[in-house]
Amino acid sequence: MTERVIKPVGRGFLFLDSHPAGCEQIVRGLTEQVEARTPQTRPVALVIGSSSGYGLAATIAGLARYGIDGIGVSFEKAPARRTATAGWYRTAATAAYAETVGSTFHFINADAFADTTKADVLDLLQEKFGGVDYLIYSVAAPRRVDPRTDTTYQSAIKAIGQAAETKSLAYDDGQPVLQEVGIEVATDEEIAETVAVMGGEDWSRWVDALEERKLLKDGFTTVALTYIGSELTGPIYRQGSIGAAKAHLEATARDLSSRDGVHARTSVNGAAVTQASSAIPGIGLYVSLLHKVLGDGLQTPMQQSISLWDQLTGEKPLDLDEDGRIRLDRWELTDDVQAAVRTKWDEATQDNIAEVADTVWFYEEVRRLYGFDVPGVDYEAPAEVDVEWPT
Ligand SMILES: NC(=O)c1ccc[n+]([C@@H]2O[C@H](COP(=O)([O-])OP(=O)(O)OC[C@H]3O[C@@H](n4cnc5c(N)ncnc54)[C@H](O)[C@@H]3O)[C@@H](O)[C@H]2O)c1
Repeated sequence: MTERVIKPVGRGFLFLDSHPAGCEQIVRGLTEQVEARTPQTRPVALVIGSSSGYGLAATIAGLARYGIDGIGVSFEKAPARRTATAGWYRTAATAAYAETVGSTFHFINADAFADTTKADVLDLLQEKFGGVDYLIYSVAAPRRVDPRTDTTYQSAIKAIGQAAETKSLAYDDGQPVLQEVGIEVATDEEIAETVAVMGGEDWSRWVDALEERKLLKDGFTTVALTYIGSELTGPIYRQGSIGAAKAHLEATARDLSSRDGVHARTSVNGAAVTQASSAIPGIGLYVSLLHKVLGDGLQTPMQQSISLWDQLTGEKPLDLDEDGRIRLDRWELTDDVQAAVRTKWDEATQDNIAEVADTVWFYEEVRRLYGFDVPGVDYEAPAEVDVEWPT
C-alpha cells in the first residue's frame, strides 16, 4: 500500500502520473450519464481499447444501458516508481461498477496486436460465455508489432502529397500559446506503416480468430471507430497518413461484411479530447474552437456511445451514410458549425486565442484524462496508488 499526494507533472499534454481518485470519479461521472434500459437478454461484448476515450465510453454505455457481459482489453502500465496509467485506474473503477450492476465483465491488460493475447481472450470468452455478439474495436496506438513477422510498425502523423502547415494550440505554464506547425510529407513507407498500425489488419485478425474458434453468435456485429473531420484538419488527418489508415479500416469493414455470419461496420465518431487525439497537431485547437461554437451541443464520447449501442441493439434505426458507415458525428460537420469554426480558426492569433477558443476547457479536459482537475477530488489528500488490476 502506498499513499501519496499526486501532482500533475509532465510536458505538453503528457503527464507522468495519474490520479486514482480522479480517474475513479471520472468513471462514476460517465456511469451517471447513462439511462438504463431493460434488455430481454444480456449481450456479450468484446471491447478492444476499453480503458480510455471512445472504448471506455462504449464499455460503460454497454454495461449501464444494456447490461452487457464480456471482456475488455487494453494496454496499461501498473503502478511502479510512478503511478499506474490513468487507464489502469479507470479500468479498476469500471470493473467495480460492472460488479454493482451484476455484469460478468473481465478486463485483460495485454497487447491486443499479439496472437497470444487473442488466444487468451478467446479462451476466456469460450469458457465464460460460449461466444460473442459484439466486437467493438477502439484501439489507438503509436506502433504495432506484427507477431507473425516480428516487424514493428510505427505510425506517422504526416501529410500525403504536399507539405502543409497548421495552427496548433500549446500551453506554457497553463497559458495558451498559438503555434504554426509544419506538417511534413509522409514517405510511401511511412504511409504503409501507419496503415499497418491503424488500418484494419488487426481488426480482421480478431474476427478471423473468433470465426476459427466458432465463437461468433448469430447476428454477430463488429464495429471499428473511424474519423472524418473538417477541412481544417484534413491535411493532418483525413488526407494524411492517418486518413490512409482509416480508409483501409473502412475497406476492411466491407471485406469482413462479405463473410457469412459477420456484420461489420465502421462508426464515424466526432472529435473528442483523448490521449490519442491530443497528440495530433491542430486537433486541440480545432476541438477547443468546436467547443466554443457548440458549448454543450458538443456530443461527448458517452452520448455518442449510447447512440451507438441504441443503433446496434435495434432500439434506434441505424444512421448510415452512403458508404455504409454509422454516423455519430453529424453534429460536428453541419455547414453552419464548420463555417463558425473556420471563422474562429482564421481569426485566432496569439493575442486573442484565450477569447476565440475554449482554451481553459481544453486544458482542463486534457488534465482530466489523467484524473486531475476533476470536481469533488481533494488533490491535497494522499491517494492510494497501488490499485490492483481487477480479476
Ligand atoms: N479522439 C477522437 O477525436 C476520435 C474521433 C473519432 C474516432 N476516433 C477513433 O477512436 C478510436 C479510439 O481512440 P481514442 O481517441 O478513444 O483513443 P485513446 O487513446 O483514448 O484510447 C486508446 C485505447 O487503446 C488501447 N490500446 C492502445 N494500444 C493497445 C494495444 N497494443 N493493445 C491493447 N489496447 C491498446 C489503450 O489502452 C486505450 O484503451 C481510434 O480508432 C480513433 O481513431 C477518435
